[in-house]
Amino acid sequence: MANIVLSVRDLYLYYRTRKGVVKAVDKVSFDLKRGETIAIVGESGCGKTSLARAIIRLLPRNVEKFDGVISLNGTDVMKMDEEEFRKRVRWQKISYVFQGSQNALNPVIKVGFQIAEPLMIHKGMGKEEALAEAKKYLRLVGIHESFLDRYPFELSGGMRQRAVIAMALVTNPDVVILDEPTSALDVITQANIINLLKRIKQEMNISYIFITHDVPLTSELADRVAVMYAGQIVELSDADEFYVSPKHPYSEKLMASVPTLRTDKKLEYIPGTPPSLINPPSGCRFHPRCPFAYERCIKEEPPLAETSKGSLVKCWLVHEGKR
Ligand SMILES: Nc1ncnc2c1ncn2[C@@H]1O[C@H](COP(=O)(O)OP(=O)(O)OP(=O)(O)O)[C@@H](O)[C@H]1O
Repeated sequence: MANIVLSVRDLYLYYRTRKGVVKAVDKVSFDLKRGETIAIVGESGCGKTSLARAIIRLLPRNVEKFDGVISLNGTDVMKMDEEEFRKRVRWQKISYVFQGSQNALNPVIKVGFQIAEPLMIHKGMGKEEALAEAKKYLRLVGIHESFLDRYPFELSGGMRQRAVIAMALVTNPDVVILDEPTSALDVITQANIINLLKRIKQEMNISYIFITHDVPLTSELADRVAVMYAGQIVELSDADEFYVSPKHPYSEKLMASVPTLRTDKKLEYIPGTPPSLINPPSGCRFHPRCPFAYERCIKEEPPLAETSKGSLVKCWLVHEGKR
């Protein structure tokens, strides 16, 4: 399809550890359209950050397996060697706002220079031209251009996060991966950042992969929601459908654990803990925590297959019409 900017097929990222091989990303597939936001949600440790790092190829040393197809505008970037990927893809076409990045700005370098730097490194721009461009992007993220000459400690947390977003946008990438972009911020600042991301998405027709464990936060931005559990996508649904009627029992439990204002809804929690990614459970990985699991769920792995409503769901109950 012409408007698909990023296509991920059968992506694996396993880590080698002393205790065994951690299957952090285990056969993940999805497509991202131009201008679309996919929210990737799931409990801590289910592989969200590993998926992001696999896509932008920022990998640790202990990788056991890194495999699959990642097509960017129709080109399989997995076939590129590190040098070509660094020159043509990372930060140029796909950029990454990593977890806690507002605290990772270099404290002794002025904010403007830090925003301009990707242009000098990746686009070969001279300093003056890059700084002029940085000024434009500072404005875009709602920071007055006078802050170009300030140091990170002179900015509030929210402003630092805006600066980091400007850094991710300055090369005009096709895809921006946002990994918990608001996690260290108060709720008002969080809302401001989400509104900013929404405005930029519309203005630049950019695609986001928005990673978070905070499901309600995604509702303002997401066009589709992908739920990850134990290294796999277990549901991929249109956002409108997902928030009203999540299909996978895990998605349902995630939504049921979200507080809503002024209702008598009893908050649920998901009993047990996410499974080991070294020895994940047989069949459906959620079966030990699923109240509806039956024999087939224990024995056989369900496919991630389309339901009548167009959602992709990895659950035997759904496929067999039991839910
Ligand atoms: N370099 C590594 N070596 C070994 N195991 C790792 C490594 N990085 C991550 N893991 C493990 O991989 C699994 C997935 O971690 P990941 O950080 O991708 O999950 P996450 O869903 O993003 O969690 P969080 O929301 O807490 O960041 C976890 O079990 C984690 O401990």
